Amino acid sequence: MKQTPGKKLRVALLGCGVVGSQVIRLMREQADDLAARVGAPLELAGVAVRRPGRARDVEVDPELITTDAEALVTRDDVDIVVEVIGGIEPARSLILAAMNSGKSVVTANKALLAEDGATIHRAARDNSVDLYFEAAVAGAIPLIRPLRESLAGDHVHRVLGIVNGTTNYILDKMDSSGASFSDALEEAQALGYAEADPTADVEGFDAAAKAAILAGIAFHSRVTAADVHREGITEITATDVASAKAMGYVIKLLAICARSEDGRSFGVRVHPAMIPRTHPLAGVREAYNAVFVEAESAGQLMFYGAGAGGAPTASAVLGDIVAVGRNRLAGTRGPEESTYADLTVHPVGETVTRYHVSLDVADKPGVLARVADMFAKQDVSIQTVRQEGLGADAQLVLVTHRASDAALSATIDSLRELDIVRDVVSVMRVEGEDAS
Ligand SMILES: NC(=O)C1=CN([C@@H]2O[C@H](COP(=O)(O)OP(=O)(O)OC[C@H]3O[C@@H](n4cnc5c(N)ncnc54)[C@H](OP(=O)(O)O)[C@@H]3O)[C@@H](O)[C@H]2O)C=CC1
Ligand SMILES: N[C@@H](CC=O)C(=O)O
Repeated sequence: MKQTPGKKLRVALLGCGVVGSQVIRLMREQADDLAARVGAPLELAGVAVRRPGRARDVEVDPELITTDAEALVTRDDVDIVVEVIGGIEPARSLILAAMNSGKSVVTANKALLAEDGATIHRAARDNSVDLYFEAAVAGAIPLIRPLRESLAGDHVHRVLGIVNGTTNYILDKMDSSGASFSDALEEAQALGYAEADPTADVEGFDAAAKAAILAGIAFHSRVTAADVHREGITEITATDVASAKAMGYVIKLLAICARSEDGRSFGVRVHPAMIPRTHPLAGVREAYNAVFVEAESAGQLMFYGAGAGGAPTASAVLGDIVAVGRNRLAGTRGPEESTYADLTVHPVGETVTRYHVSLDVADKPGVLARVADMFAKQDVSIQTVRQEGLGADAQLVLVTHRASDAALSATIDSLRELDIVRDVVSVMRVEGEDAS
């Protein structure tokens, strides 16, 4: 691209941790290429951090470091603000202050966008500045732009994905080496995949935030994290993983955004699910992410790559900085939806899928018939049933045909009332058998 003589674009970076340090490194190492792509050199105007004396993964000119992030984002010589602090505050106030003083913003902050994206999007519109957030979902994988731009002329039916690297790493380790949950989590933390508080990963909050963002874009609607049904992976045991494996399944934490059949509503949920080992998502190993999109005309699309880690996430941030830089030089703004579809988010009870149910039962005649009767009473059809173990170890393992979450929950409640059911050992959704 031809460079604008004398023009520089000044970037204020908020945060210099796992992601921020890699943004600085790449801006420095690729300065000439970036200048050519944007049309003007990018220059670091300042770096706001919390603990200025801390050792960092990248060398930063001490003159650039500040703890006064607010002063940095409102400075007249700053064009673009990159927020990689994370969390709700002070990130939200800083982004709003930046936009109110005319800066375009790039952020990787899924927690904030899922909690209060409406406020941030409105501020971008009101101030005629850009808001780009490719890194907020699935790290390095280009996903926001394909959904927001490339598929803008299509009708998305379903988005099904592995969007949290930490939990995929943990479940993959449990599956491949029989590791315990806590050992696998420790490894994921040491590799820098986990959030500062791993609860956000293992309890599904991080994936739920990403699911809210994806559903909002895919279905042109306002969706917040509170709209997402969320279950984490802390209850998954080595036994669950081994028994899924024995049946030809693998357990993954999935984010699922799906339109109802009449197209007027959609559901958004995050939970562990069994998927057949032949499904493309089953081959997504370690901390990788992958997202399956099903659209009316495009059909099935799959996006795959590194969903976490400093350099991969910084790659997505840099892509956004280039896009924002080009827009600023051209005096334009990127795509932003100004009106929203009138779709509602339906409750998880209306979800229709298949279930794997494992029960500890008394080992005596008539047990199978009584259990089957409870399923029949709720109109839940059983596809397969298997008895394992004998006497005190007797278990029934059932897989249902497609049924609603509400019907399955009612079935489980009634099974708990039966004297012959000693324990409901596990109930897990089975997904992905309809993907070719
Ligand atoms: N890590 C990853 O793989 C991915 C992260 N993300 C998102 O990117 C963002 C950043 O994540 P990550 O780099 O891992 O986080 P880190 O915790 O590694 O870094 C956070 C940075 O923010 C700084 N900071 C914290 N509070 C303040 C404050 N009040 N004022 C100024 N600076 C502050 C910290 O300063 P100090 O260093 O002095 O403590 C630190 O440099 C988050 O939104 C995260 O969800 C998205 C995709 C992947
Ligand atoms: N903790 C997150 C980081 C990226 O968003 C993950 O593990 O995916």
